[in-house]
Amino acid sequence: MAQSSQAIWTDVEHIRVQAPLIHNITNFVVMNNTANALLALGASPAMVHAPEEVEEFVAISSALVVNIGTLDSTFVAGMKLAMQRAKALGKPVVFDPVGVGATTFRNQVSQELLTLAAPDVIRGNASEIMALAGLNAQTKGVDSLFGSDAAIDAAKRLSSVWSCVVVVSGAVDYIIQGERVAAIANGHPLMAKVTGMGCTATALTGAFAAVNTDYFQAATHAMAVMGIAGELAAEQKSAPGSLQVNFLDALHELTAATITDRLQLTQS
Ligand SMILES: Nc1ncnc2c1ncn2[C@@H]1O[C@H](COP(=O)(O)OP(=O)(O)O)[C@@H](O)[C@H]1O
Ligand SMILES: Cc1ncsc1CCOP(=O)(O)O
Ligand SMILES: [Mg+2]
Repeated sequence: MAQSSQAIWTDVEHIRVQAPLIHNITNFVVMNNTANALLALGASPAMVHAPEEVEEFVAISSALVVNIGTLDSTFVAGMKLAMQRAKALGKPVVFDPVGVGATTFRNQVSQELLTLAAPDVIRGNASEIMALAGLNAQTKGVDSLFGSDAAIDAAKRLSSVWSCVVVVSGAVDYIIQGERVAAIANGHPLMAKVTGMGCTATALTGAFAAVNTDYFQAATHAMAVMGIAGELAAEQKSAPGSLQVNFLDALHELTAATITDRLQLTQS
């Protein structure tokens, strides 16, 4: 078994054995999808966003996932408290800037959150990563108008400014930390036809970060597992409704052999 496949499998086994509690402050669209994906992978999800309880909840969790998809001022208050507490406790924080670039509110809140408590990993599509890096990039709401290649320079800049890992998803997923770059060519175009697949990638990154403190590796492994499970699901039936369900089954049934057979990872 190649070293990288083995390392991915080791993380999957750790998630399955430890079932880390993943605290998600996420959007109403994907709460169910991402909770089920975390469960299918082997983690233990909770969706908790009330400002009154997030600090207490972070303290008992193994990672925090923050997603701005359906933002409002109450969510923002909860995100700020949770991110600050997670940083103070040394817990990994993963951030998904859904739809940043589309509105002034999303842009301002994203910058405030990054400044207050820089996350360990940022995962977005190309439009989001370019917008977050300060480029005047066009977005189509929560969907990207660019291929992931277009955002590599922006991801490098973001990684350097916030000292974090940056993931740009798309047909090829790029994982960037300073000069470290990994590219994953797994996945299937149908994944972009199911809402919440990007948010799911972000949530799974939280589970991998809970068991692997090298967050570049954790993000790379999460994106590899996303892509491989997406391929397996699309091969069962190439239709979006079925893909949603078959994706969960593929995560649950994932084996070391499947990862070795399918992994398309290049690192530089
Ligand atoms: N054309 C594609 N080919 C292969 N995989 C894809 C493709 N588009 C998206 N994906 C996969 O779907 C998931 C969500 O990515 P993306 O659609 O970029 O995020 P978002 O939903 O945030 O816009 C990622 O795992 C990514 O690799
Ligand atoms: C459709 C939509 N609207 C607000 S959040 C959201 C979900 C976006 O999820 P993803 O970026 O993973 O497709
Ligand atoms: Mg998204």
